[in-house]
Amino acid sequence: MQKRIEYLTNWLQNKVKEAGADGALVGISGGIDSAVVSYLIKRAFPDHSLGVILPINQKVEDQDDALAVVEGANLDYTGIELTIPYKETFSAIREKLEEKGDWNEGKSQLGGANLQARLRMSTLYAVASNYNYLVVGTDNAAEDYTGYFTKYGDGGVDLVPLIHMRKEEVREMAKALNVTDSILHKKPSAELWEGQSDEDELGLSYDTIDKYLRGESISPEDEKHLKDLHAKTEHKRQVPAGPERYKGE
Ligand SMILES: Nc1ncnc2c1ncn2[C@@H]1O[C@H](COP(=O)(O)OP(=O)(O)OC[C@H]2O[C@@H]([n+]3cccc(C(=O)O)c3)[C@H](O)[C@@H]2O)[C@@H](O)[C@H]1O
Ligand SMILES: Nc1ncnc2c1ncn2[C@@H]1O[C@H](COP(=O)(O)OP(=O)(O)OP(=O)(O)O)[C@@H](O)[C@H]1O
Ligand SMILES: [Mg+2]
Repeated sequence: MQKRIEYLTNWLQNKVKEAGADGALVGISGGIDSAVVSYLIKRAFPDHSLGVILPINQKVEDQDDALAVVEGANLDYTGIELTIPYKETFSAIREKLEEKGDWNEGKSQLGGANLQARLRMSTLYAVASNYNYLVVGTDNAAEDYTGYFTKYGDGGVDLVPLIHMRKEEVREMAKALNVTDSILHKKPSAELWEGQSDEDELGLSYDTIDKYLRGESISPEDEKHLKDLHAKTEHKRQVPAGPERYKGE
């Protein structure tokens, strides 16, 4: 695992250098994926890395875990003081849309949840441009395969170091990096609404997804479900579709 950590550290350094950027930042949720990325960017850019903590509906324990990450990684951080205006911004957008009848709680619930991820993305880019840093994403192989991320939200980033790592490998790397126990044993959640759980929403456990990604067989129902999720989210892994160039007059 130490060699893989070195490999990703060097890769991050090369990509940032190629881009002519000065360093890297990541949004920190208190979950395991962003914890691993936090430690990696600190290793890659000891004096030019930043964690951005942007709670919206976050539980206090998760905020504490986000703070434990910056402390453990000895990473500079910002953002946490934005909590209140952030919530207000989200509510203001929702209220205005409601007034116009463009927000129906039933229909817009997921869209509204995704708005949180997109507000975070906009904020991360605002901070990144201030420091000339790249925005590092946290998507792993299981999330990428299933499309379990918000298009242009947490999916809207510059670099994705964990993209080939199954969830089990992210956990292994987190242990090797000495990520705190409470994060290692936490149930994965996007925290877009209360009680949200990745595995409940996906209808599959990460163990099952990882097994499939290892090339092992899973139940036919689970395999079909996974392939359906993958096909339905193909658009998220591509650049936006355009038509063939028009060749007529
Ligand atoms: N075929 C197609 N070609 C081009 N575009 C297509 C399309 N189908 C939908 N779309 C567009 O994509 C949109 C749907 O995609 P999107 O907006 O992403 O929304 P959607 O995939 O519906 O929801 C995002 C999922 O990711 C989860 N998530 C989000 C954020 C963080 C995490 C986490 O793990 O922390 C998880 C979230 O809980 C939810 O299950 C549609 O509204 C439409 O605009
Ligand atoms: N409160 C937050 N502040 C800053 N960034 C956040 C916050 N919540 C989510 N994010 C960003 O969105 C990413 C996607 O969330 P996701 O839940 O997939 O990862 P995680 O929380 O690090 O790990 P897990 O999937 O195990 O919960 C996070 O890794 C983080 O970069
Ligand atoms: Mg999470």
